[in-house]
Amino acid sequence: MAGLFVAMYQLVDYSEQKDLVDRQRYQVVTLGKAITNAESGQRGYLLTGHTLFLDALEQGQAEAMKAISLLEHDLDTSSAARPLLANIKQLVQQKFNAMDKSVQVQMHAGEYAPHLSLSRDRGRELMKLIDGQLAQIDEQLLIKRQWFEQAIRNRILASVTVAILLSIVIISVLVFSYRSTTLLLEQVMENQAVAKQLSHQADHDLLTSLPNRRSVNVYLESTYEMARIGSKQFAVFFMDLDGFKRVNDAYGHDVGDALLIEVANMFKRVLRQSDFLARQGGDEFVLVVSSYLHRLELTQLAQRLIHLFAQPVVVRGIPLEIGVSIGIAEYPHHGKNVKQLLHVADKAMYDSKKNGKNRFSFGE
Ligand SMILES: Nc1nc2c(ncn2[C@@H]2O[C@H](COP(=O)(O)OP(=O)(O)OP(=O)(O)O)[C@@H](O)[C@H]2O)c(=O)[nH]1
Repeated sequence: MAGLFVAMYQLVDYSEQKDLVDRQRYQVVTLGKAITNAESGQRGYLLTGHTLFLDALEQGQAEAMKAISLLEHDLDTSSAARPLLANIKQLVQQKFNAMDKSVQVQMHAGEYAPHLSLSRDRGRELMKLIDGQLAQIDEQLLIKRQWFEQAIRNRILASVTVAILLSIVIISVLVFSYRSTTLLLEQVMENQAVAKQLSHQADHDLLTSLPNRRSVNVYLESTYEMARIGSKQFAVFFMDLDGFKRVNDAYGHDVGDALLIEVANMFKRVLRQSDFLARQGGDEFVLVVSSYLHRLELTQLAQRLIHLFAQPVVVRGIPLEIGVSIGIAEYPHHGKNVKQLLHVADKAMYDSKKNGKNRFSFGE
């Protein structure tokens, strides 16, 4: 990261330095042109005698001096071009002095006398020297410019390389943290699912997935509490299959298990959403009906449940003849608490067994 900042900083710095060199080269060209302009003004005056050319001479001289002072300001103190510039400054001054002198001579001659002044002008010789030295300065500046250009290219390359490496590192970190977070979330969700499953297993029968004996007590206690407070009624059906042992004995426990699952599903099909069905254990089921108005509704429900076994139940292709004996207890009629109600319902179920099975009885 720090490398990237350093490379970027140097990039900006080198670009500024390169611009400065370009400005200096521009001043070198300007200086050369200004001297030529001044020379043209001088020659124009010497050849024609028109004072108009003196303006061009002065302007060229002023521009040349300005370019020299800008270069003096801009060139590095350690630059090898500095001594050359000092030389050029002297030569330019000599040249301008010679120009001024030739103009003075012309003026004092009083009339147009080109042969007089031009012959004495050593300007050409000086101009050659100046041009040579200006070319040397420009050559040095060009080398400097090329160095900055190469340095800029290198820094761009370094910046891009560092940026690519940095991006790779950032992407890797992001991918790694994403994967860790995902794994963590998966772990949490898995734990939650296991906890949910364990909680479900604690309250439900593994075979039929119906609520188990523990749930029956919890459900009955809360139903009883609500009925007591709201002065409502509810009924408990105790149901025990008839002839179930025969199935186990004849076809094995596997078929017995499959029959229990099928019976649970058959019961569920004739019940309403508000009814609560649980497996009490073995071939015993408990049904709690908490929304009914008349006992007749309980009678009709018991008949429907018994009717389910009017035909043999087919399990794994085997027709199995079984039935159900039901005992019914109503709150508050048959008991003032849950234990009492269960006891009355259980006893009523035994009455049904005693009276020939596959029937229902109300508690006494
Ligand atoms: N397959 C299977 N059998 C079970 C399970 N739990 C209990 N049993 C068996 O269910 C039978 C219940 O006995 P009973 O209620 O006397 O059998 P029954 O033939 O219905 O007798 P009655 O109730 O008098 O009609 C016993 O043989 C238990 O071993 C179970 O989860 N699976």
